[in-house]
Amino acid sequence: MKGKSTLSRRDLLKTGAVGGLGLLLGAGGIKGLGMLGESKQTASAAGDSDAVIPFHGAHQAGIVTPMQDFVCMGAFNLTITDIAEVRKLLKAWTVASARLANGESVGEESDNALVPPADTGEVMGLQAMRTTLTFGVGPSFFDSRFGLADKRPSKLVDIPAFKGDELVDEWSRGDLIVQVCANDPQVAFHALRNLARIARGKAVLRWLQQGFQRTGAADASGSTPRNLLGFKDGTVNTNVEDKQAVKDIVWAEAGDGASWMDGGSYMIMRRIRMRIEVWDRTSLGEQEATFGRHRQSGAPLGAAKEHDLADYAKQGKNGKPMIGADSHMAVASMGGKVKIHRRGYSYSNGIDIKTGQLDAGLLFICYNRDPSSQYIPMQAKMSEVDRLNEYIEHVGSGIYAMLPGVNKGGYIGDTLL
Ligand SMILES: C=CC1=C(C)c2cc3[nH]c(cc4nc(cc5[nH]c(cc1n2)c(C)c5CCC(=O)O)C(CCC(=O)O)=C4C)c(C)c3C=C
Ligand SMILES: [Fe+2]
Repeated sequence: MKGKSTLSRRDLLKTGAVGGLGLLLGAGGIKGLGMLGESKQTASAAGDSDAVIPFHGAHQAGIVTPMQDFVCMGAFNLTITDIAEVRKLLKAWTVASARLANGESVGEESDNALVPPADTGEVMGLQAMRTTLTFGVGPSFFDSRFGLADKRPSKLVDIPAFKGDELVDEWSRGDLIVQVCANDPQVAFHALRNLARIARGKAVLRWLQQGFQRTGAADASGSTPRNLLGFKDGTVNTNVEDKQAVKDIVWAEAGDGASWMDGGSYMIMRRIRMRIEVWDRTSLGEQEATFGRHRQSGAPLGAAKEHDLADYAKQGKNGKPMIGADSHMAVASMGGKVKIHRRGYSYSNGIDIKTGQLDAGLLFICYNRDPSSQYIPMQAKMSEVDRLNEYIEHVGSGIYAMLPGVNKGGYIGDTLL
């Protein structure tokens, strides 16, 4: 009711949720609260894992932002055709997203017992946890429904079918995409759930996928995470501090064809199931030959340290190159000429009831400025020659134009509609 219960999640922390302790600690003591029940290692590993990442800016957060521990990604199908209604939805999502990134509930609390609460409530008392919400539109957004066909960027191409694809519709495509990342799985899920709730009557979830990596709490050093095949994954990736590299690899520019995409990027999602049981019966030698890297250190075969450069000419005792030309690393490196920005997470989704095998793998996510000259040729080559193909299966796929950043006072997609 009026004048009452307008506590944000942050306010709750400062007052009700921690009682008198909140008063003693004041705002400056909030971060320290987490340490009360944690070991020293946990607290230091978490670092600023609860921090706020600004929602507004020239680019959307969640693209070159250092990766959080969890992702919750949802694709939506629009059920309306009136563009004004789509705009209203995006405006409502903008207001909610700015609050969620800030660690607040999606709407003010009320004690009106006659209506459902504005927010679903599962994050009451929780912190922002570096939440980012990143929005995009798929090729179907430009079909005949909204009159936007002539605005479809030429870079937003349909992904061709690749050799070995086993794609299913329920893990693919979508009119709108929302990637939520956070250092807490409940915080990430809450954000997507509330966006879906706000969209009721306008858009429905087409698919939802959750992903994870080891948390900052489990690895105080912040070393490269390992994928579910046990290998360090993410060693060679864009240095996000390198502005020129990020410009070349990630951000679309006005001159690229669609001026409304200036500062946006193109995202490709592939749900890649791993044949984990087969992999687990595979020798260490074959595993390392598959990636072209040592399992323990992550170093290229024939080298000692993870970040040592790969020497593709170096021969083993048998006179053959130590890093095979069909190894995943050799294939994906594309001779150093083609680059993408990877931001993938592991997923685990129970078992396949038909076989009893684990349904787990990699939620591959990458960003690039021009999929036709970056992701697509890379995937095409991999689908033909990558030794890893024996152990994986692509089951889901989507390409999306990830919108430019939102300025204060603006709304998601305001350069397009
Ligand atoms: C089309 C792009 C890629 C897909 C799909 C892909 C799937 C995939 N990758 C791994 C594990 C590793 N990938 C590694 C390196 C690597 N992978 C890609 C691209 C795709 N991977 C690139 C561009 C690179 C970097 C290549 C280079 O320049 O050296 C590695 C090695 C460590 C690292 O650099 O990250 C691993 C391990 C899996 C398991 C997988 C599908 C399930
Ligand atoms: Fe890879």
